[in-house]
Amino acid sequence: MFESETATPRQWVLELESEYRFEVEAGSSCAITLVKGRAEVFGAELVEGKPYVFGSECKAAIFTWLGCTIEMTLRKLHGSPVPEGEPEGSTEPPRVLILGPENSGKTTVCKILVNYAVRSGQGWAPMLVNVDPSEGGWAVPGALSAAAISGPIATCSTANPLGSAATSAPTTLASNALLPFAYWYGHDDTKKNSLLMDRLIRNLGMHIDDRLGNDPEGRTAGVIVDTPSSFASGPGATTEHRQKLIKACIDAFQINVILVVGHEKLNVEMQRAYGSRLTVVKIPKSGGVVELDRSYRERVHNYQVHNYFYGEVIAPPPGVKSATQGGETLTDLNLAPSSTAVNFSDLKIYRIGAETMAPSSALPIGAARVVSEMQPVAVDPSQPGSGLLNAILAILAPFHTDERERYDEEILDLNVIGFVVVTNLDIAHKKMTILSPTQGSLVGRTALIGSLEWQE
Ligand SMILES: Nc1ncnc2c1ncn2[C@@H]1O[C@H](COP(=O)(O)OP(=O)(O)OP(=O)(O)O)[C@@H](O)[C@H]1O
Repeated sequence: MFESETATPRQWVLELESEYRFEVEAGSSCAITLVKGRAEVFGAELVEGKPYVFGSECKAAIFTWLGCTIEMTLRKLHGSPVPEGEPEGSTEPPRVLILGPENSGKTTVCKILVNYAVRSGQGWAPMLVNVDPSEGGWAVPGALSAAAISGPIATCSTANPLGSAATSAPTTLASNALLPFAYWYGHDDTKKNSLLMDRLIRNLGMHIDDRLGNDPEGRTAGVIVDTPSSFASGPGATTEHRQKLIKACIDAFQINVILVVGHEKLNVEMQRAYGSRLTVVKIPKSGGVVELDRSYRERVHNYQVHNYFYGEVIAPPPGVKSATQGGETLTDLNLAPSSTAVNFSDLKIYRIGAETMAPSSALPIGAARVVSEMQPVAVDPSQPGSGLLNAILAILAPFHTDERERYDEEILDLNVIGFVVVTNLDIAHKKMTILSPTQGSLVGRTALIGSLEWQE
């Protein structure tokens, strides 16, 4: 498509309680400036007069309560203003579990809730928990993570759907205050190892308990949990699988409100199961939520892993000066990862459970599995078919230093301190090349492999 040196900006006047929905196409970007009035992107307010750029196939909406004028400069995009409904509040510190089918807008609801809590001016920093391993969150796809959010979550790119975090962002960024805590599940499908999912959800819950135990203010701000669509429905998600993981979340995060987004049957199921002891609310699916297909989701995975290592700078449309990306100056957002060759023996790599095993439910009654779903199996890099080339590895926190505190399955309970990718395997010299976000040595570290891969 032909692009002139200076893209022509176009103004839109939005009526009160309406939103302008837009989709940025691959390889394109747009900049939106609030000219007059007040407006927000999924609860994050825009500052008047500042161009905000959006890229990496971002799909979002500018919403206004009281009406506003926005100016858009774009390369390729389409959209239209549509009226919207309103959200509501609660008296108790909310511990909210958001459930809903694929493309119902769960993550967007989480962002809006968090952003409104942050904007309340009470100094709240709600705990946002992501137990959807297909969503990168602040880490990479395959992780389950949680972070206390003290500033609005910006939406500007699919590469960092929940805002950039200290693990990957340069230290000068405002978003650097965000310190996520993550466990590695290693797959994007919750059905791949639901026992492990269950355990990691409970681990995250314990971590949050510890954190909030000595932090009454943190507790007041509440907990908001984003879940995968397989908790609601979807191919292969048996009722038992779903209910087990929903229960794990309710126990682990001491949920007091379940929000079901646009799914009447699930709402009835949750009312029956939990309605007597906690609040179950059904909210309608927004007409603006975009249906994301498999290939789009794969591209988004790539954007997220690339962003983890390299950061992301969205090129503003021609003619747009001093644009910001989610409120941050564009030049701050490049990262410089390190690529180093390490000896096979430097890093101990494990896989949790055997790659090819069937789920326990598929085994004949009474049959024992040779490798349990939860057993760590050492991966030998010198074996052909190790699956290491291009694999994303999670580097784990160290084991307990006190021998008396050590236990057999400790590796399952270690949190992640960073992610690396194996970019080359040299079996003859017993070396592998590792792309890492930092220069730090990996000697003596323990890593976990899953089924997720990435190639530049
Ligand atoms: N009102 C809106 N206007 C425009 N785009 C929107 C709106 N609400 C949500 N979206 C976009 O629709 C897409 C899907 O929304 P979201 O990720 O919140 O759904 P989800 O239910 O969490 O998805 P998943 O199926 O991955 O669990 C996202 O790209 C989001 O930015």
